[in-house]
Amino acid sequence: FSKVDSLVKYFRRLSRSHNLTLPPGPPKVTYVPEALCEKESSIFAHYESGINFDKYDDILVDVSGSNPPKAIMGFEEAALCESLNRNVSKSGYKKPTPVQKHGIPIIAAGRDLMACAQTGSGKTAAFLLPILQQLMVDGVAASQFSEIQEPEVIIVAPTRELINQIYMEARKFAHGTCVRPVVVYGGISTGHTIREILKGCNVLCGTPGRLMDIIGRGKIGLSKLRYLVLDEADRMLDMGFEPAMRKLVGSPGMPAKEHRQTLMFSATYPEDIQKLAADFLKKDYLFLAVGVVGGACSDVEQVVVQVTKFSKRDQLLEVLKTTGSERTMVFVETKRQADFIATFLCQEKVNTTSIHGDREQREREQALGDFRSGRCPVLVATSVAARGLDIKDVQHIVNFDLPNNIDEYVHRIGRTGRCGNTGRAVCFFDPEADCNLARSLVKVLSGAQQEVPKWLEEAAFSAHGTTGFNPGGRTFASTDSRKGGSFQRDGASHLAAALSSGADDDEWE
Ligand SMILES: Nc1ncnc2c1ncn2[C@@H]1O[C@H](COP(=O)(O)OP(=O)(O)OP(=O)(O)O)[C@@H](O)[C@H]1O
Repeated sequence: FSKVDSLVKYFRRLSRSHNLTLPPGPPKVTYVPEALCEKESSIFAHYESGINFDKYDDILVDVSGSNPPKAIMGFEEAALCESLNRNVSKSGYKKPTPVQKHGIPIIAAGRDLMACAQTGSGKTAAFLLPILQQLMVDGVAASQFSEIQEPEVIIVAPTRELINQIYMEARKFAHGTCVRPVVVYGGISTGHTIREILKGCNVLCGTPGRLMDIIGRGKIGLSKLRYLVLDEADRMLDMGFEPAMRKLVGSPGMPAKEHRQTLMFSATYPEDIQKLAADFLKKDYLFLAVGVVGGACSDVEQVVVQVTKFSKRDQLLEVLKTTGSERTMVFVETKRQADFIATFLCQEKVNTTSIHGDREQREREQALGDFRSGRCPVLVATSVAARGLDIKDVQHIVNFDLPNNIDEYVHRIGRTGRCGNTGRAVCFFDPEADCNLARSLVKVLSGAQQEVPKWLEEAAFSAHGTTGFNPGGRTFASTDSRKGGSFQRDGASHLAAALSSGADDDEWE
């Protein structure tokens, strides 16, 4: 990036001295988000855990790797300092979820971790709390007086909205401490981002593109880095992001994996990605599986409806009649389709907004804000909103178009049924278009004890019998890949998804 930068500067100077006019580049991004509210009521705003929160304790947990530390049973055993404890209780957390019970002591013991737990089960706090605790013990404090900031922690996530949410969580747990988190992502004025960094930065949260840009500008030094966290790790290491992640760990000054702690979190981990992830982790990393790796959240009721491509819109209206003003996310496959369906719903007098990669950052944040507040109870979204977003009271998910990858389906429906609450996901299945997902869909449904329609079973059977579609022979992990516990994935391979997702390539940062 720095080379490109200096080239651009060189050409600018050249054009000035020779009175040349350069063709206009893309417009400069000037958007600066509104300053955050500093009131405690806003920082600690949260929704209540649901009736199924205690059922988390019944989920089977498997920790593999040598000498895993003992799980904690309550936050008091995590030996958090006073300010962290206060922030945990102000956040409404009374007892840890399984991924926190196991993840917190693993991270506190200095181990590398690949953790898999169902959507909405508290993975963010599982890494933030032990990291912040260690920073508190070591007494780090952000310095405003340095031209180069040297964060102790870097957290990466695939989308702007998700990394911003992780930043808000970090800010909440670090409230009242000397630790300063900062967030960087595309679509926002770079000048503003750099000014925020220069105010002091211990925990740098970023999407890969902007993060590498800021590092390339020489504003971030990596020599003090101790924790590297990949949230939605399987996404961060698939074909789209793997080069950026390799570039990040190969950046000048980045401590080698032996000298940093690397932590990976997701609800899904295809086996090939697990194998690749091992390149980034120390040899003795621990693999934590809460429930079935890649399994759907058991608190989401899943319904599959057979449709034709021409009946989908009417069926969507039917579904939305039953949801009333309850918050509903409608997932579609392309940005054009998102605009089209959102316009259609508005014409039908359904208060709808939309989020996708072609919308400006200001519009994306406005859309999410309108959905969060309930001003627009329906959000039409592409895969940009599939992972990680934690929005209060989302009761329904509609998969208007099925994704071409079962993991994506698991993440999409996980926008509801969070933190022990229940939710419902309706999935439109068009046999003309979706048969290659039939078999993995049946697996996910039965794994979550959901009813599998007879016609879907038949579709799965014939799809399996006739296509055998498995480009690249990729596999779907059922456990830690070091144990060899995997089964062949049918027509839903990661590779296939990555290759065929051209329509929405730039949905990710
Ligand atoms: N121990 C806890 N007690 C109460 N609420 C909790 C607890 N842990 C997390 N939460 C809340 O549960 C919600 C879901 O947590 P989080 O977003 O970390 O889930 P996740 O596992 O990362 O989900 P996803 O896979 O979708 O990214 C958040 O609102 C979070 O504040």
